[in-house]
Amino acid sequence: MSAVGVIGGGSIGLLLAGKLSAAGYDVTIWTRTQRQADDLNRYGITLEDPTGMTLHQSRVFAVHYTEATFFKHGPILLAVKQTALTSELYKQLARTVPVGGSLVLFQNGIGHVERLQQELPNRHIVVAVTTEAALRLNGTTVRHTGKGETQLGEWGSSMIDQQENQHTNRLVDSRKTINDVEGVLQEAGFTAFLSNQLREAVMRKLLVNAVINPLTALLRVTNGDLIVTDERIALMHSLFTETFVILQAHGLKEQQSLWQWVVQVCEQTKDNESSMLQDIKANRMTEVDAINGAICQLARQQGLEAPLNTMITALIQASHSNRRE
Ligand SMILES: NC(=O)C1=CN([C@@H]2O[C@H](COP(=O)(O)OP(=O)(O)OC[C@H]3O[C@@H](n4cnc5c(N)ncnc54)[C@H](OP(=O)(O)O)[C@@H]3O)[C@@H](O)[C@H]2O)C=CC1
Ligand SMILES: CC(C)(CO)C(=O)C(=O)O
Repeated sequence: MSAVGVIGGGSIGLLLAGKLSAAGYDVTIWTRTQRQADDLNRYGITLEDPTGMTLHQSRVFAVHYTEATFFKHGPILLAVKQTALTSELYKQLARTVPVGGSLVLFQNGIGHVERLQQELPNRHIVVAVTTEAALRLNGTTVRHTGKGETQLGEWGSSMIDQQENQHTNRLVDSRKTINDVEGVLQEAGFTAFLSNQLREAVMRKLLVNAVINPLTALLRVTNGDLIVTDERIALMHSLFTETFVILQAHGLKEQQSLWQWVVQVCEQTKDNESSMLQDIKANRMTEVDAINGAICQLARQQGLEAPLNTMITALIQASHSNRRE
């Protein structure tokens, strides 16, 4: 497999496309604007390390997303925000991901996987839970602000024919798809591996994002600056504890070390502006509904209170002046 498609030329999309292209893949990237597609075709992608040093410049083939047609050459990586998952994009995705093709979801938060499975039947929907951190500096330049890891898996039985006698084939098929995606990401230099506990991984990542993203966005600080004062750590810890209890009631098994992990992600991505802070600064809609809003919903299902997540969700929603669609 030598070709990969990437949808979305933002922080994660440019990081994926830039590293894949540098590793020798033919990368097609679909962008929201024609202008970014033109710039990418002209200048390629410049990838910087966390200090701002240029690592490499690589060529990609960029196309406006409405012009995408069936991509049969390899997996398609979906690197748009949850807020971009509109009915228009679903229709476009149905025209881009062929039946039997694979779509890899990099979104934080929850709720989107089920929607995409419904909108795109008979495709391999692979979930990527990633702690890579990236910051887009302009339409063609991205900084890799934190090296993380990416866990891959399938979300329940989304795939192909559900008849009993095809079950084994389906499992083999989906394992092969995930192994292919794993290989592609590894060749590009990412730490990527198959997770046998994907739901647990999604919940752990949700916990990390529910704590780091809204607090960095509200305090306007980088991830690393969240852990520099006792007051900020105390605030993080309160939000962590409330969210942890709700996720435990929802099936999160891990008991130990998750607080340490949240702190570790802050350290490993210390120079990053969380994706929610990037949205708030650009006055874009945030993914708070799919993160802290989703935690409030899980709390209601379990008959639990979520006063901090409720307040945090309201504060983030009130932070931008764009009218909601
Ligand atoms: N940034 C990070 O460090 C991390 C992000 N994530 C997750 O990855 C996902 C992507 O985040 P991130 O890269 O930060 O987000 P960005 O906002 O930086 O990028 C999203 C990109 O999607 C583009 N887009 C929007 N609509 C469409 C469309 N219809 N067709 C094609 N492109 C479209 C946007 O275009 P335009 O710029 O023109 O608006 C933008 O370039 C999110 O779910 C986030 O939670 C996960 C881990 C870390
Ligand atoms: C890992 C982390 C916290 C990196 O900033 C992230 O997922 C995000 O910003 O959305």
